[in-house]
Amino acid sequence: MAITTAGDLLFYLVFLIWFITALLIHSFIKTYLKPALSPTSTPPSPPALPLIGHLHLVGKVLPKSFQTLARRYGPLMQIRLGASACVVVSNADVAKEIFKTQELNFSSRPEFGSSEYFIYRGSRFVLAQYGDYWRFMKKLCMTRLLAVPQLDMFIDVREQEKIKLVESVMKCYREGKPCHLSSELTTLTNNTICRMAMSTRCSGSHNEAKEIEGLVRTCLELAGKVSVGDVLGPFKIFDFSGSRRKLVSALHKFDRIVERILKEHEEEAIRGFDADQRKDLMDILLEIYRDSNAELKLTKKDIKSFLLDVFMAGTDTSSAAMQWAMGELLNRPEAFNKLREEINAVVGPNRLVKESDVQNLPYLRAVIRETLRLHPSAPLIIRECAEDCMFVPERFLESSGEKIGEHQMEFKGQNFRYLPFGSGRRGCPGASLAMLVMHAAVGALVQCFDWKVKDGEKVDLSTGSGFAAEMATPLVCYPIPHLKLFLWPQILT
Ligand code: HEM
Repeated sequence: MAITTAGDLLFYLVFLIWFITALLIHSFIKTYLKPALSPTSTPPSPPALPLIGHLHLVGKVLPKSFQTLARRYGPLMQIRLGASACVVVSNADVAKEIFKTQELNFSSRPEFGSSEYFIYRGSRFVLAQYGDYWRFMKKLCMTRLLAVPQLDMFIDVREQEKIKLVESVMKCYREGKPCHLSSELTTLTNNTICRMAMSTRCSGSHNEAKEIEGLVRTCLELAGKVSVGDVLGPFKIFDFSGSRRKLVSALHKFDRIVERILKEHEEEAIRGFDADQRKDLMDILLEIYRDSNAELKLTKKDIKSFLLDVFMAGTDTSSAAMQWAMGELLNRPEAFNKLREEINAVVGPNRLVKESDVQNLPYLRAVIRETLRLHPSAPLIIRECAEDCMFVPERFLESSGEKIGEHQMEFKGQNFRYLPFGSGRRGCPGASLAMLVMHAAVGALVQCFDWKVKDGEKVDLSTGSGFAAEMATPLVCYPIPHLKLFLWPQILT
């Protein structure tokens, strides 16, 4: 890069002085202050380099790198990625210690990565400290927003979105085009959450759900990039890549759309709801916003922030898990056929598999659980320790906990070998919704179509570096209708 002006020169000089000072301070701390700490007070750690810490030991897929390091340094190790230090826990016994024995101590999340640039900073449920605000929102999630009666009220929405998915796949077949299952499944989860959250319109020229899908995707990608910048410590303020500016701009766009929908919901509330009219998440949140007796005063910023959290936490995670399930099934025809046979036997050829069938489809349930075991969509569960706690790794050296028979997937988070939805009070509040959507959609795609993989025989099952540990190569394949074509109109009604 050429230095063209005196201003540029000054900037690079200041930067250089800062860099050298940081290096000197780092060496000073390392040489003179570190020996003061007791060597037994921190977990084992690989040898670190000045400034970058352990950055040279991690690859693009962070969970995989942690796994490799944990094999060498144990289930409890300390890692420093540039300016960010953390303790990585990676086996069932230590996870139990964190999520159960010391649950309260680990019920907060740190502000990490891009969080300080979020326009809803201070209102974010996902990153809230364990305290009154988080407790209030969590109770609201479990008793109303994401509780079973609320989910039941929107069963028709999920049914319609599943049918739209099947129709869209059918369209690919009719047009002889490959089907981009990754984007089809993201549209399914996004539309479902958009309609349940704020009754967005998903068709016509004003496709709010599509706009939101694009913005959430942009925010997730940019948040990842800004988070990588975290390792630069104080230097991150320079925003070398411009990602922070773009992130803030995308967040403002999201805010404008949600603000407009919020106004429409408020006008509707003033006109009054019909007795049998169902309320979406935004209606419920606005009701609490207006309630002067509510335990805690919600602001509009809290409402918009909660909705953004739900989109960011719920869309890509569920979509990625369904892509993994399809990828695994396509690579294992025996499992695919076994699932197809189960669905044929229970559902038959005259209608589409639906949510209420899932209780009679044990193999479908096993497929989804096995997928989440092998490819958890949120492989790194991030928590913050409230108080210093004594870690004594030695107590786990004689681990006898992992008995045969413990391999049952238990998604409420009490089997500490598998924690696809986290565990305890901070566990995922959207797990039930995710399970409903995933079973029905994967079931329908297997019931209705045979699949031919594009460019070769097998699906590439390597993990990408994205937030939800998606496939490295998005799943693209050719659908071939399995059910007789004359049955389609009746199946899709
Ligand atoms: C396959 C799909 C999903 C997976 C694998 C998943 C996984 C997770 C995990 C591992 C956590 C952290 C839990 C912990 O710290 O113990 C989490 C938190 C969260 N998830 Fe999910 N999730 C999924 C779908 C959803 C959906 C559909 C929604 C909403 C509709 C959602 C909303 C949230 C929220 C709001 C949090 C933060 C909870 C808190 O901090 O208290 N998730 N999820």
